[in-house]
Amino acid sequence: MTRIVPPLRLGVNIDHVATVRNARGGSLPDPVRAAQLACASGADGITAHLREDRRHIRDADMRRLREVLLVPLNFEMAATDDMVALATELRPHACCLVPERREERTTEGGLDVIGGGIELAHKLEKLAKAGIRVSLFIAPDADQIARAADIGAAVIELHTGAWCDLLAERRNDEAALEFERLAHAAREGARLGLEIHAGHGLDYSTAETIAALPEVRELNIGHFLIGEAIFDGLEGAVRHMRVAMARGRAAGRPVAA
Ligand SMILES: CC(=O)[C@@H](O)[C@H](O)COP(=O)(O)O
Ligand SMILES: NCC(=O)COP(=O)(O)O
Repeated sequence: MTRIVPPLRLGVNIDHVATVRNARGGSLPDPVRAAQLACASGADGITAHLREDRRHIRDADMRRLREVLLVPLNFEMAATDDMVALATELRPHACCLVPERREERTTEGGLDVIGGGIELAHKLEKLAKAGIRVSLFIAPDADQIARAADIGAAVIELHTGAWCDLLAERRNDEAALEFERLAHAAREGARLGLEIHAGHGLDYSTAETIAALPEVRELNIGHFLIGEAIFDGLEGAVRHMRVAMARGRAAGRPVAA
């Protein structure tokens, strides 16, 4: 039987280029220029999160990204009527529905797909009918994964934040258990026909580790990469991340072709 190591895509999230830009209220550094450089350096796609409070990425950024990018744009957003309307107008390659609370510093927890009920299913259907690939940003929870498949999501993006935080706090036993949850969730989601992505809080080391899971087909990475770009340049940081991902992929188990 032929066994292959499936490709693993890198989506670079450019939110925090916009964070630096907004710090002075001007137009520099330009998130769109960063997106183009990230792509020229090895990113397979660009992720941008238009938050309701526009703390970083703004509507004009998303419109320019949609206009100029030659790689897939993954439009991250809350599942609100306004965001669905904007997304169906812009028609990005993909939308990732994420939970949002205004007072949060960053995304906390995964989308409550079960609690979203029929309203969430209708919003997902609207986006899909506009030709947008819909991803749901969820915790590695079997019931949430099953519901995501039930309502027709094409993709789930597994929230790696809890795992990364546990590692950072050197709570290694708990981190190992959380990684097993992620690995099981990836297998279960793939079994249900979902494409599996992962993201939040990933760095070179954790990206290498999760790259070994063959069911995971895309990593979305932002904050760490933009931070590293301060020291190594964006091109260097993206290339370093690609090497880490390739090393992890090679260490993983191949799958039947
Ligand atoms: C959903 C997720 O984990 C990130 O893609 C998201 O963009 C985090 O929000 P901030 O970028 O505002 O930290
Ligand atoms: N969905 C995760 C993402 O786009 C980037 O998250 P982070 O690397 O900025 O934590």
